[in-house]
Amino acid sequence: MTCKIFAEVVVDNTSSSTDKLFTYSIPSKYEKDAKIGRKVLVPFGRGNKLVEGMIINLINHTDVDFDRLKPIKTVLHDSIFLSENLIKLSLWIKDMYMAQYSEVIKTMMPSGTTNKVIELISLTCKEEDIYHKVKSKNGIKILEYLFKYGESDLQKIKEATGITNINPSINLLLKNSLIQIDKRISAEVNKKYEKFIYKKFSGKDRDNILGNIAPNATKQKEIIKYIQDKEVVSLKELMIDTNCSLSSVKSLEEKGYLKIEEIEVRREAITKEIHLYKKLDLTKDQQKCVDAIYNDYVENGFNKFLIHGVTGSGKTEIYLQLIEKILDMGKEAIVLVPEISLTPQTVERFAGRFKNKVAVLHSGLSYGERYDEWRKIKAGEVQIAVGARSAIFAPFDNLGLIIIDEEHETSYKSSINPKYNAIEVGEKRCEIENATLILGSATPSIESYYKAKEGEYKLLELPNRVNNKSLPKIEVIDMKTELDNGNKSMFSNELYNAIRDNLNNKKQTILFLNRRGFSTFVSCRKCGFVVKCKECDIALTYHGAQNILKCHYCGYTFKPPTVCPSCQSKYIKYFGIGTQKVEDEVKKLFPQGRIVRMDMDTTSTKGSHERIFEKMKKGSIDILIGTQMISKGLDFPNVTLVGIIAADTTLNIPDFKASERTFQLLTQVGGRAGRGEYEGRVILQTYEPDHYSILTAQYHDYISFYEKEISIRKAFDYPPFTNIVSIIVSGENEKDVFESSKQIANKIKEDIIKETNDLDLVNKIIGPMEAPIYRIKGRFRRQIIIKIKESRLSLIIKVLDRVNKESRTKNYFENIRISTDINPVSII
Ligand SMILES: Nc1ncnc2c1ncn2[C@@H]1O[C@H](COP(=O)(O)OP(=O)(O)OP(=O)(O)O)[C@@H](O)[C@H]1O
Ligand SMILES: [Zn+2]
Ligand SMILES: [Zn+2]
Repeated sequence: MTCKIFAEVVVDNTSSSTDKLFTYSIPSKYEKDAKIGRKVLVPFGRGNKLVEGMIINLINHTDVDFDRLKPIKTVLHDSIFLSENLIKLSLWIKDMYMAQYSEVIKTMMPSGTTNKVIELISLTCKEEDIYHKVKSKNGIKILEYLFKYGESDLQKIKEATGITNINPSINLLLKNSLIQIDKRISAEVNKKYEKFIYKKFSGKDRDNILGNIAPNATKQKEIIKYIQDKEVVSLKELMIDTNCSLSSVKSLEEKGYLKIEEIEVRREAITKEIHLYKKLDLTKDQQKCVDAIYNDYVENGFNKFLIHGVTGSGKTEIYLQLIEKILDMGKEAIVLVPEISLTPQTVERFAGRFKNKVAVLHSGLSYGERYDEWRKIKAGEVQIAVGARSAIFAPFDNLGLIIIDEEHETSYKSSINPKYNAIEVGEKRCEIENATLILGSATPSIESYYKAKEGEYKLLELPNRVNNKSLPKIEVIDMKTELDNGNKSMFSNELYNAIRDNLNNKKQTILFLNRRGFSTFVSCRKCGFVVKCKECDIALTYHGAQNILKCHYCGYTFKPPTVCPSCQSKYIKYFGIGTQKVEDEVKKLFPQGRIVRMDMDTTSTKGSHERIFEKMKKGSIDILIGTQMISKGLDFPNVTLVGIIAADTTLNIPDFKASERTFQLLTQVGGRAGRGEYEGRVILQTYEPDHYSILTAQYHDYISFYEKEISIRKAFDYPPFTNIVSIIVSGENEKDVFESSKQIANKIKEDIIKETNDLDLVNKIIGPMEAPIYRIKGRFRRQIIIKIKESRLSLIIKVLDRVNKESRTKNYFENIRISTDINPVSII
């Protein structure tokens, strides 16, 4: 056996120039503890400041000069550490998404757990010494501050005393042994402790003790009586119940009758009461799915499945029963759900079935709650993690199953560094850990369905709702005809009547407003014509300030028409209404209804989702108005009507995925209707009733939609036939952004030519041009887009990585940021 004696460490430092592995020697006392994935403290930089790092690799040979090699200072005995498998995964993510080591590691860990070394300065002399032994004014100031406020860090002392050049004074005080400096390690988030009181006497001693307590110490007597039949009680509870002070408890402790102890208490992420969610008898289709996946797992381990099951086909029950089987094998499972909106209902089902075996991880939790959930997983106290995107990193050591529900959802792609896609990461993680990946959706993404068709995923189909409940009937209303008939309101006659009838019948209604994307497109309200780019088949975006129409894929611009190019009508205008406006309108039309709006504005406070969700479940909402947030996952049996106000808004966002998004949304929203014993009805309002997204959604026909869409993707060379790389160059100075984006594009082209001489590839580089959102938070943004085949992707990553590094180190322009995204969910 060779002895590995060096550690390669990622240090906690976001500066890109230090984003590499640093080699440290391992002192012999740490040989056993210094494992891959462990946190360490290491001296770093010129001042040898102690910083936190993580061991990424152990090696037995290094080219680093021995006299430059520093030893690891400490291996932290922290409960936060990563498995070797997760470290392996982190390296893959770093390369794949052009991220920094420290960014990836941070993403995998609970926030706020990075340890910092702080130096605390404290007094070692008496007050009278201050004026005897010190002559300098600054020295006295520092000591006075420490005398008054106790120990403190340098920064605070500096701020409080106003001494700018403080180091000489501190050093002098140190030399004269008037102060000392202690190093302490601490993180923002820590275990939560509470004080508990233990009884230290037995029943028979009680009267004796009461006799010994001074007659006027009535509180102390009360405490003794309070605790006499208990063994332990929390201090807080005791103080509330007996209304006593801490000093009464302390004096009893001094007498030896009680003991105060600090014990860790867990923060609870699931706060509401969870009711048992009974196991259901599977339908034949469900059983087939469970058997296929389970048998394959037992036989082969790693594999990838796509369950395409219509809305209400009972996918959740499949997940639950598979998890049960996997748990029986001693394995663990991760379940990803798209957003917080889904979590209440999903958590109810998972925790309702598996009780305290479930941890939840999502952004609605506090740092402390997430830290505790994370540790529960790491310690093996739970076997199932349910959560949003980042739960893909749940630190299980014995993973058997990853389930990604509603796999078509865009929230699985991160838009901040590392810009990972949880599905791709899930695939990799399952491969590394020999687990099974299950993707599930009623409307799989085109990419996933394509992979299933190509045999990369095993495809399982559930074509029917549970117990053959019918899918809701979708009625398409052509809003152009409404206009012709003189109805200028946002509701067609059919939808108005249906809402009224539903109210009268005491059934619930969901009104959905499709409002993804920021942009306005131009369309004709008379004939439905939408102004599109001839090269890209993408709706042009209207830019009010310059009064132009623009394609955000190729940069093509032109003047907006004043009459419709197709039918010459003057009703050509920009689109866009808000949920607020819909709510006002509904309230006016149906003043007797109980109406609630659910969107970003009304759900910004903690628990607001749950509250609306509970109200809906109880039936105390008649009409729920919402955006994307209400489109998926919800299962309310009393919803019999779903109204879609304007289906076209996503259809015409300037994105090649617009049709796909529209189809998915319409199908998902429609799927909320008629899930109980009553039949459901969907009314879909549109200006383009003949668009294939709408036609296929109307007949719940995923396959036809897929076939049409994949042929377009192929013809116009979009994913999955190519990859799209988007590079955004941004900065506060418009001219610098302009110049640097040009330089960067040239650099990329030069580099490609150097590597391959492939002029074709160079021609596929679009831009730089103004990004669709040209200015965000005062920063101007220009964009470069590259379409690239899978086989060339690694080349581009290499080139971009180099250009990126170079532009940083050479500092062409100050404060210019380059942000690269591979296959972003949207290029806007
Ligand atoms: N085997 C079964 N027997 C009876 N009821 C079932 C069965 N399986 C599922 N259900 C019920 O059918 C309804 C729909 O199931 P579920 O919500 O899992 O569907 P889904 O496929 O996830 O739908 P969506 O894609 O729309 O979210 C639920 O109310 C569920 O309790
Ligand atoms: Zn027209
Ligand atoms: Zn174009």
